[in-house]
Amino acid sequence: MPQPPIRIAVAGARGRMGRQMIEAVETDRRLTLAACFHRSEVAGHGLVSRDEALAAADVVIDFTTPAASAALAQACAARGGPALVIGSTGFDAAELAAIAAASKAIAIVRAGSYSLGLNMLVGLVEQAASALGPDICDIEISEAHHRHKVDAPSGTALMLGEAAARGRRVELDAVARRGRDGVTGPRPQGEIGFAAMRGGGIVGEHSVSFCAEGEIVTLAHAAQDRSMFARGAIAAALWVAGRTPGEYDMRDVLGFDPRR
Ligand SMILES: NC(=O)C1=CN([C@@H]2O[C@H](COP(=O)(O)OP(=O)(O)OC[C@H]3O[C@@H](n4cnc5c(N)ncnc54)[C@H](OP(=O)(O)O)[C@@H]3O)[C@@H](O)[C@H]2O)C=CC1
Ligand SMILES: O=C(O)C1=N[C@H](C(=O)O)C[C@H](O)C1
Repeated sequence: MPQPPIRIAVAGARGRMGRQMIEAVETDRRLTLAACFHRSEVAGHGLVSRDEALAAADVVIDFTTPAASAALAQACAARGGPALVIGSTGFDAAELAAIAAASKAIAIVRAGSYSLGLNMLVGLVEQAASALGPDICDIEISEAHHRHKVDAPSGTALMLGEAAARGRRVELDAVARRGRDGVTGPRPQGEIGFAAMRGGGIVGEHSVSFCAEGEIVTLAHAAQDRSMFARGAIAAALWVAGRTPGEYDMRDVLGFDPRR
């Protein structure tokens, strides 16, 4: 029996990623675009209110802002669904706690990057960090994005930092150095450094450098087109529809642990 298409609602429908998502959903026969919404109170011009969208959907795909995503997760949880795919980045601890609480009632996939290639790179970074200890290498993460991006380090850079920290069996928060300015003193051993560049229309570039005496190993990824984030988010939506409540990431969706 052919399965009925999964009903998708797109949040932040007027944004850069919202527009990509609408196009990707409309061209995928496994899905139907059930609703598009913008801010909760705005309707009309092809958009419905947030509550109408939630009532019409099996899965909401959300690339908006940390505050909007946390509020959306709470709204979905309060009514027992739909499931949620979150792409927003730049969360603070309270917003992450709100999403974790909502995941007790609904299934939520959240990822700093829905790029399949980037998620492969996460595994390579963890392996490299495990092999190249702090006595041998300093780890530095660089990212570059377009001039409109509002958060730094990027969600992807933080994912890569988490992978490097896992490889070294340390907590990222204990070793992260988010940018340098002024007289910083020498670099402490074991630090994981972050640097961010903003300009023009750069879609998203990330590199993780393992800097030793006399040589540098660099693992890198360049996003050339936002449509590949949309394809990854669709893979997540197909996977999460009807799933048991919980908080998941792309390792769950892809069915592999890129650490191995
Ligand atoms: N995980 C991933 O793979 C990727 C993640 N991202 C992340 O996705 C997010 C969005 O990126 P991008 O599309 O470039 O940003 P945009 O600013 O283009 O889009 C965000 C949209 O969300 C809307 N919005 C703001 N507040 C609310 C709200 N309360 N309810 C509903 N909609 C709201 C904005 O509306 P308004 O314009 O009126 O403010 C805007 O249209 C960012 O956090 C970015 O880092 C981006 C690409 C890939
Ligand atoms: O804001 C963006 O554009 C992007 N945000 C994500 C991030 O913070 O890593 C993913 C991608 O790099 C594009």
